[in-house]
Amino acid sequence: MALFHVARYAGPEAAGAGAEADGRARALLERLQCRARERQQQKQPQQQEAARTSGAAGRRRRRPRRPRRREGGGAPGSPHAPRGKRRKADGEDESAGSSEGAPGESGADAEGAGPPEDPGGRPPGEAPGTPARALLLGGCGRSRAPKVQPFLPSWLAEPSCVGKSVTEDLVPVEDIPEVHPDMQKKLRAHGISFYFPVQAAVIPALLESTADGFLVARGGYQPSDLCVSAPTGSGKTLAFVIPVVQALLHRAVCQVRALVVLPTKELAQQVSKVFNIYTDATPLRVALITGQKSLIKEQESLVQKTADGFRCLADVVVATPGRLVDHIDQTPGFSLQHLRFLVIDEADRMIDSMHQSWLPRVVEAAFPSDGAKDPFALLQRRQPRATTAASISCPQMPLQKLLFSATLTQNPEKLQQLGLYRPRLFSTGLTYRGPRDTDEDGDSGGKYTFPAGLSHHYVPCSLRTKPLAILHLILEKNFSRVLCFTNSRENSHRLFLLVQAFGGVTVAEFSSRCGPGQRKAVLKQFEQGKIQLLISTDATARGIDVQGVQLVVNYDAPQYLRTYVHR
Ligand SMILES: Nc1ncnc2c1ncn2[C@@H]1O[C@H](COP(=O)(O)OP(=O)(O)OP(=O)(O)O)[C@@H](O)[C@H]1O
Repeated sequence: MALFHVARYAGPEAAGAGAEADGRARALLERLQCRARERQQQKQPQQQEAARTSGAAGRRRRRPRRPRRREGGGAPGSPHAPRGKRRKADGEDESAGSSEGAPGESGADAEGAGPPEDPGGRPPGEAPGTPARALLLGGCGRSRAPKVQPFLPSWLAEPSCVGKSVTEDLVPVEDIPEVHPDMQKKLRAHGISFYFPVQAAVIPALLESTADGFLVARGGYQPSDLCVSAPTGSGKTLAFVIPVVQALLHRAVCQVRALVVLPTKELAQQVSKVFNIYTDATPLRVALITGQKSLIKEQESLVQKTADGFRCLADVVVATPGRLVDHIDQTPGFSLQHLRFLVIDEADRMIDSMHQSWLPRVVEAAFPSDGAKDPFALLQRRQPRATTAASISCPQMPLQKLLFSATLTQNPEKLQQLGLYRPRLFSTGLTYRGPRDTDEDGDSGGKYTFPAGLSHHYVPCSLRTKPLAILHLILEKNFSRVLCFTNSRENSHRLFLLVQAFGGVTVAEFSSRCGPGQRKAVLKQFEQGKIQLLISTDATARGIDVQGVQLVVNYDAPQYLRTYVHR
């Protein structure tokens, strides 16, 4: 029988409880030592003979042999055991553990030749009750665990690939007949005659799921949720604005049918602007709820109190997560029970903010609990489940989730939090290539793509000359619109003061030091070309679309590859 000693929780109780086992172990030890001494005596004459005949090698052998095990009280394989010997010691223990019939065979030499031991046969420093030769169980080994290769679900591993270039493979607007002629006209009126590749792939896919109207999905089936991973500037916003507006164009009653959630006020404002352009001259209304206005003002844009209850005033709501939850909690009559599209833009960052529990709140508000259901309602609302004949017998109003990001995580655990239904991924990036360039999510390089035409340069310089390098780029190289990123608002402010003191450059800072109004004004001036150098924290790194930026400077290197891509 093998002796086991689990190296965990070895406390006084263990010693007390193992009194009986201790007795047996001691008897065994004594037997072992006895045999070891006999063997030692047998070997001694042979060793003396060998020592006489060999030279330097013999000298080494004559040195007192170091105890092979438990120096300084460390058990073999334990962190206290000598480093180079640990693996060997483990191996010895394993063999001892498995050779029940000959306990003394493998370890007797060492026992006999070791330093003086106490009368109980224990090596010095070893706790009473610890069996002498025991197989150690529990995380003592230092061997590196083999790296587990990620196994991605097929929808993540095999995305529909789309081009990332905004100059090649463009599709003429008229080539996608699913888009309503009025929408096409509007697109042209805004200078868009060609769809970018991402739009050409995503718009028809989304419109297909609303081909039978937005209230009931095709054939009564729940439509797939869509995920889009494409570089910044690839036209993701229009990829969801056009199909959502077109799907809702002929709605009869105003209800919140589309909800777009974004991580920052600036992004939300930008997206609501695009919705306003494409809902202009339609009955559809767009509300922006980001906390820039007072809660009451925002409530007035969402619902109106009438004699028999409340009237909804918005078809499309563009929101930041915190403020959205405020309205779910505090705005009477604000209902998401008719929600058809939930758009999660900058999805990876929104997933990071899941701890705010905004998504469960939205889902809860969108799917009334069983008690609140009206059994006579024409359309039912139920969270998607397995599709059966019974499940599609009653028409369901689906809630379709649409995720957009420049750096969509490939971490299935994170994506699972979104509760996606049969998701479909459109991606401009490569599929998983191997464990390189791991970032904070465990995401790997190779899947992020940069906008076509972007070139990267590296300027080696000391910390002291960094500000001069920036000034050189503007004053000597004549870059007129430069976006410069730092890693903290303090760094932004310091650089801002320095450049301002130097003079000759119109400079502004953009960080949480500035209020929302100031930030808005600064962005506007930068867009208009009134500011040459905008020094910013990562507040502008995501999705802020400023035309005509000539140069993006990573003044402080970003911590993660993902941040670099967004900048
Ligand atoms: N088909 C098109 N033709 C011409 N310009 C377009 C087209 N689609 C979008 N644009 C313009 O390209 C710019 C970038 O588009 P958009 O903001 O939608 O990119 P994005 O992929 O959402 O980027 P981000 O991830 O930074 O939000 C915008 O100014 C938009 O007006």
